[in-house]
Amino acid sequence: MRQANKELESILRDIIGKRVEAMKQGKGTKDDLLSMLLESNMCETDGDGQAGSMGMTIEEVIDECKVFYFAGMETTSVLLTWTMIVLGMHPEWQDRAREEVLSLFSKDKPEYEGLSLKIMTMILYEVLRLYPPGTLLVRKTYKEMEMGGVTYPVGVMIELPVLFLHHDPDIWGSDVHEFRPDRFADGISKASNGMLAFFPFGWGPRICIGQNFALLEAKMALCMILQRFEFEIASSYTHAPHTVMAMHPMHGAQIKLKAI
Ligand code: HEM
Repeated sequence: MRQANKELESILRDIIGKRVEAMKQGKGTKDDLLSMLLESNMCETDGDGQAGSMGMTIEEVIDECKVFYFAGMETTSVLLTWTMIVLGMHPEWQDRAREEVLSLFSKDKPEYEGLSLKIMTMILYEVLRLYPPGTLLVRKTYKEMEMGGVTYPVGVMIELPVLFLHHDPDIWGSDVHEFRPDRFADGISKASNGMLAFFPFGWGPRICIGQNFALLEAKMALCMILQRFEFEIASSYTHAPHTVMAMHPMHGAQIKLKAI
């Protein structure tokens, strides 16, 4: 793990160094997140990666790159994987999602404006409820603090078991383990009986900064898949949700696609 981290940091340092150099020489910057971060940071530093009052050091820029990569890539990819699995298991919802997509975009490229997609949003929420990529949120007390009548000293790890909350029948009802996207038809609050219990993207000041982007990416990809394919779960698929960082299907996702 240490070796992999060292290698990753060296690759990132190289990419960032080249990009900073190009920017200093006034060469056209790329239209991506790293350039935006570096451009805004250059206004706050002396341009050599020495942080001013607001700027970030190169080490901090490297950390940001790592966080965006790890927080953004695998989470969104497993969301798409689970969605394909459940839509493969529930052809009636696959049909409803496809009808919605075709009625809005036909077989044309999906447009950002139309991407609110009610049925697909309900499906994605239900997938995030059943298979949240992040199954646990962790915090550490940085000072003595009281919560729920208990006083915790400094350095206590507190875990919020997202997976348990998402599968609690007292919150979601006796059909809690079933895939029922229509529970989200009137929004998240109605689905969770007015309780704060849906945490796929966390909550509070550290809530996922990429949540809208992730849903947009997932919707865009699903639209394009549904426009082109019908799909079903292959007989070799074994359902075994398994957490290694994010929650994965342990034995992969064997899905049969048929072009339409
Ligand atoms: C389905 C996709 C995603 C899921 C389920 C997800 C989930 C989460 C969760 C649960 C947190 C909070 C962690 C905590 O409170 O300890 C988080 C934070 C974060 N996410 Fe996401 N995420 C997703 C996609 C993305 C994408 C696409 C990006 C970037 C483009 C992203 C960037 C971040 C960042 C930077 C943080 C840290 C925010 C902070 O600490 O202030 N995430 N994400």
